[in-house]
Amino acid sequence: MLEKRTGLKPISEAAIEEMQTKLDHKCKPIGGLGKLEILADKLAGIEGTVDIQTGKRVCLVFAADHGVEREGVSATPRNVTALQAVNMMAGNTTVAAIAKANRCAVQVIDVGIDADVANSKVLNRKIRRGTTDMLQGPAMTRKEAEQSIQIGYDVASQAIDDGNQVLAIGELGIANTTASSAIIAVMLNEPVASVVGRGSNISDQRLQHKADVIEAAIAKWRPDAADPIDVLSKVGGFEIGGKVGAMICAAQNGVPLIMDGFISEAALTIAEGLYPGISQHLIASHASKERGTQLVMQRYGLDPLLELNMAVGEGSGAVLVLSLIDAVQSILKNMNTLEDLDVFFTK
Ligand SMILES: O=C(O)c1ccc[n+]([C@@H]2O[C@H](COP(=O)([O-])O)[C@@H](O)[C@H]2O)c1
Ligand SMILES: Cc1cc2nc[nH]c2cc1C
Repeated sequence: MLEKRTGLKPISEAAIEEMQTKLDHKCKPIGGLGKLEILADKLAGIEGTVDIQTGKRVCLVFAADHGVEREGVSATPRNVTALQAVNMMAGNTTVAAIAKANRCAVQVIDVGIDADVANSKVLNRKIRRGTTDMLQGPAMTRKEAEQSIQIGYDVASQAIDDGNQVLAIGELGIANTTASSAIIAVMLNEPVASVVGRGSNISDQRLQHKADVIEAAIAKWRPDAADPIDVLSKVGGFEIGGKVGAMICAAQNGVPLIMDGFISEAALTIAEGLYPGISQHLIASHASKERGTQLVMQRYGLDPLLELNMAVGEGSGAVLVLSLIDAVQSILKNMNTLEDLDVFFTK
């Protein structure tokens, strides 16, 4: 998949135009639905039709552990990744709860949890039990980085073959905001201090330590922003690679993919490096509370639909946007037109 670099399905400008015309005729002020109209246009452009199909959806949650957790960069113990993976498939986590409210299936994929997850509902695609601590060595080999992307691609491909019309992506991985900050700092060529945040809620002191660890890892391994796989392998994570692969697959197949928070943003910088312009094929769900979010959104011209100050991850923000997609579908189906009411604007 990475060798061939087959193209992305072109965005249909004709479908976008047709969708906007449809919306402009609805019995409401022109542009009155704001970002919902932009969402409708984007869905039409990605799917290549105004007859958008969004009924069957799944949230793919890539889960893996991080060696850098051992540097004390997170407030959360490492075993939470494995505990939450099982808890999620039992339907008890944030993403599971919100997915249920939005008729969305959830699938956890173990790409590198540091435990034997003996649970048949968790898909086992383990590369190994957690990455290497990025202060001690590159997080993973180049081959493992490519493998992580291929796994994400294959899982998304299967989800599409299973009839899913919208993909949401999430993740579990204690310390993955450290890996994500490192990736974003390198790929956007921004200072670490401008992207690093509190993750699962760390103190000021630990925040400084987290920034120092990232700075040291970047100085040591010198990840090359011109080579996104190099960046993923030196300071990334297996679940971040999984997300990259899912993004590429969705964009090649004209299937809308809803990004989640900060970890999706890190994956996006890698995906953009591999496939410039892929952002046009992806839906930014919410602005994560993590500091680097605005920088990523601005760089790729994305405008998140929601601003809820969330910092859970798991895909929670992504599945929330399904309720907006359902609203769009109801608008298209149920609203009548200005012409039906004999209303003509003079401006
Ligand atoms: O998605 C986000 O924006 C986000 C922001 C902060 C934390 N998280 C979640 O919290 C974990 C990472 O936090 P940390 O502090 O361990 O790096 C990981 O499991 C993420 O899913 C996620
Ligand atoms: C409880 C908990 C749940 C999570 N889900 C994703 N990251 C998480 C971090 C914590 C701490």
